[in-house]
Amino acid sequence: MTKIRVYEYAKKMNMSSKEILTILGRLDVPVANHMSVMDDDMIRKVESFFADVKKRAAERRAQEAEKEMRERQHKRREEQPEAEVAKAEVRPERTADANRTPGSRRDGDGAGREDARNRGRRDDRREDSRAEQRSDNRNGQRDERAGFRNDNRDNRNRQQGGNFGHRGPRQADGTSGNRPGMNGQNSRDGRNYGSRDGNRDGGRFGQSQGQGGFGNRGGRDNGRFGGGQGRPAGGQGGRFGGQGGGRPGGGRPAAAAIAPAQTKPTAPGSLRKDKDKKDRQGFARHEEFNETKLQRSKRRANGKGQAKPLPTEVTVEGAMSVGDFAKLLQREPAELIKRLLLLGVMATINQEIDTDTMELIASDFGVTLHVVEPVDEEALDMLVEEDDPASLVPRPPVVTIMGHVDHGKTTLLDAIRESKVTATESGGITQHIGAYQVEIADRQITFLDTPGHEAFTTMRARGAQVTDITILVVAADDGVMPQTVEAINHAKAANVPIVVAVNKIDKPDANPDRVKQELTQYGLVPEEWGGDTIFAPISALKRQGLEELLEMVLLVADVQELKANPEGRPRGTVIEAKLDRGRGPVATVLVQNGTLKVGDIVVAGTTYGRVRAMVNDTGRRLKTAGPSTPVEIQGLNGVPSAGDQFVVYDDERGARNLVEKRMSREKQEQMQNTARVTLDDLYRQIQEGNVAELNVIVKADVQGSVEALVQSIEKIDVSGVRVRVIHKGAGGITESDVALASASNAIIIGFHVRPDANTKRIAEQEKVDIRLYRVIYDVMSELESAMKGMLAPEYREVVLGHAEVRETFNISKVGTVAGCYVTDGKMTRDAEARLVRDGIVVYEGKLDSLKRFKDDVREVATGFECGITLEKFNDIKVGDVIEAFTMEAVKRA
Ligand SMILES: Nc1nc2c(ncn2[C@@H]2O[C@H](COP(=O)(O)OP(=O)(O)OP(=O)(O)O)[C@@H](O)[C@H]2O)c(=O)[nH]1
Repeated sequence: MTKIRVYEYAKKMNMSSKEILTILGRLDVPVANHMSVMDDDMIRKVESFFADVKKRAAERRAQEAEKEMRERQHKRREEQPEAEVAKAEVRPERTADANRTPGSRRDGDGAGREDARNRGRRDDRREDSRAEQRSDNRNGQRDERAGFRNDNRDNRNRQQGGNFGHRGPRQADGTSGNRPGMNGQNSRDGRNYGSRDGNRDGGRFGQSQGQGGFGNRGGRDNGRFGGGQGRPAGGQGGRFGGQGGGRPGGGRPAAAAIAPAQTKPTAPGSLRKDKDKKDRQGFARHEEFNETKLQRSKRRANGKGQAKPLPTEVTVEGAMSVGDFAKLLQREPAELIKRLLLLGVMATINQEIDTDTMELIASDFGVTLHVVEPVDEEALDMLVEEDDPASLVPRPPVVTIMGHVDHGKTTLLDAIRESKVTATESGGITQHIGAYQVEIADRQITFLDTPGHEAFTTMRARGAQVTDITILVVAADDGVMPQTVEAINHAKAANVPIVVAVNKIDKPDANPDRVKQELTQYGLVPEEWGGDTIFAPISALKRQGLEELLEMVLLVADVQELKANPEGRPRGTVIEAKLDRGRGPVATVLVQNGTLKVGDIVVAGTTYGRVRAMVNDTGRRLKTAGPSTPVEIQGLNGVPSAGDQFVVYDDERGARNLVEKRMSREKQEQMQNTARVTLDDLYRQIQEGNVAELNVIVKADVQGSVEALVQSIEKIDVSGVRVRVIHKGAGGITESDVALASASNAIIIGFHVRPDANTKRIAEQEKVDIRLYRVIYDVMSELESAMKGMLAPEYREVVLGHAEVRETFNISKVGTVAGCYVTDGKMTRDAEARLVRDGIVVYEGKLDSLKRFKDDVREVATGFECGITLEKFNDIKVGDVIEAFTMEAVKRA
């Protein structure tokens, strides 16, 4: 059974995770986020969706092609009777000419004409060439030979002549009623008149050519030769005919052509028709002109006077600009832009088009488009996807430790490290590289050294998944605390199994059963109570129960069947990186597949380089590092970011190219606004099919409010979208909330709580929507309205600034005066204000007075001190933050 994460699959398909998530959403396949695992069934569903899309596109193309063909036929049919009319109109005039060439008229034969027309339509080209041949010779057989000679001598002339004479036959037939049989074919080309007449009377050759040229709708169709109006076309037709047939004397036919052309306007009732005809001629001429221009430019480019065949197959790596794609197809960009317009896409020459659009255009031109994955995706995917199951061997689990503050994470990490690492690596000097390995019962476990969830969320936000198992540390004397819950939610969101380490059991007030009891509320039920979560009682301080804990970790690892191919292409994730003064950029990487060797060329994020040296956590220099081994590498040309994936490249040039490509892509992405869910555009995104499930993080001042909010939010019932609370908690909005929201594309709802300045900044950077409320009803109505597309907040709060309370003074009759320092923005006298204590809003009202020294002032800017009193509120404490804000009318987009 194939298991692939959404983002990996997206990469494989050269799409974004969001697109895959959207498709899965549309297919009603439940999926949490880009880290979710896709099974065979899901992949099958997505693939059949793609197949459907392709099928529909092909059907549409077929319909369009059919429509185009019908239109063309219709146009042709329209032109044909007119051609007949025009012939009839010019016949008297041409008769005058014909009088001078009696032979041609005398030989007129209706059946022959019909025959000629039919055959001519069947194969113009063949007839053109035959016509040329015959123009030189009396004898048909000999003509052909001569014609071939001509062909060989001058391909160009042949082509021009051929093109030119293209439509000649109809006039030829209609007007002169030329000789059947042989002329039936010859008459396809205006020049045939010349040849025919030449057969009878060499002196009339020129005139006849002129007729042929004139009679010519070919002039219209082949308007690129300057024709299109019959007359000049006739002239040129004669000339080209002369060339093609190897006969000079174009001048005369041109003159002869003028006469009939002049007669045209005099034909009764022909004026309007002439105009229509001209319009159509103009259009056809334009089309032909483009085609010729293209052919010519190709001939020029070719330099051999022969058009290089247009490509029938092209290969692309991904989206490219219209101009570049036109170059690839060897077509004019204007042609592509026109086709795009027909597809309903307005594009400029520099605009990028995706591979689907390219495929449609290519098929329009009869070109097969091959889309190959860009090198980097290919390289990264190859590691995940293409390892032969037989080559996979078990690998050590990678473990992260999480838990509430002071519950003993660091002590546990140190305890494991000291008891296991230094003991096994004789003489090794433990050094901090961000991760380490311990050995237990001849098996290895890799620990990520960063306690807490920072690394976890940063990596998840970057689409990297390094953790296989999480140890949740809960102090037995303290029980489940807010960060414990947060850790559970992080692990759950990333689908990482949890092993609970009930710590501090050495303490007299330790109550492990209470911890178990509390954790059941979060779905962590101990095995002895019928659940499937492993609980290990430990004392990190006293080094008790560590061995058992590690054995449990191995047990969970066994269930997970963690495997990798040590022979595969080395790839992995950057755990942390820094710039070392002496050694340059150093990065701790976790090898996740293959075996990394000294000398390998590595690409990590937007950096690359040859691995100069590798050191493990005990300070030992390594030559190779297999799966799940954390090593510090030197040799990169820059400092990559934690969470960047690395891959080994075969050659340096490829690595450099990839990095350059990534850098420019990164730049482009920075320029585009990252699309995140915000309440304001929620409805639009629902309509576009981007959101089927709205992830929400709920933070409130007290637990009671949290529960009340969550219950109400979960009850919101709007068809097409479901609200899912992925994390909730009492307390201020923290950076960790923002990180989780960013990784899970969630919005944060704050009730009587505020984010601190740093959190706010990060939220802005990450484009995480934080919504702050004071009334539960507002939360409900705004969420519901947003989901129904009716969100219309007319007023939006605009924060003016923050002031920190540094001193308080109690003044009788006035109350508590807060001696403040404006840390950012400004305080204004008429602003509304809220008092925030440890992230919780304790007061909301108005500023009562704002003073600088003893004077009332209208506003105080950043960096200045001031005295503030709040309306009807005196419980101000040092360390509180006063936030000044106003309500502004906001126009909704
Ligand atoms: N009695 C007892 N004390 C412990 C035990 N484990 C940790 N402690 C103590 O608990 C306190 C906090 O431990 P840390 O390891 O710093 O906790 P932490 O979770 O890493 O804390 P932060 O890094 O602040 O998140 C320290 O004083 C430890 O000595 C234990 O098993 N028994």
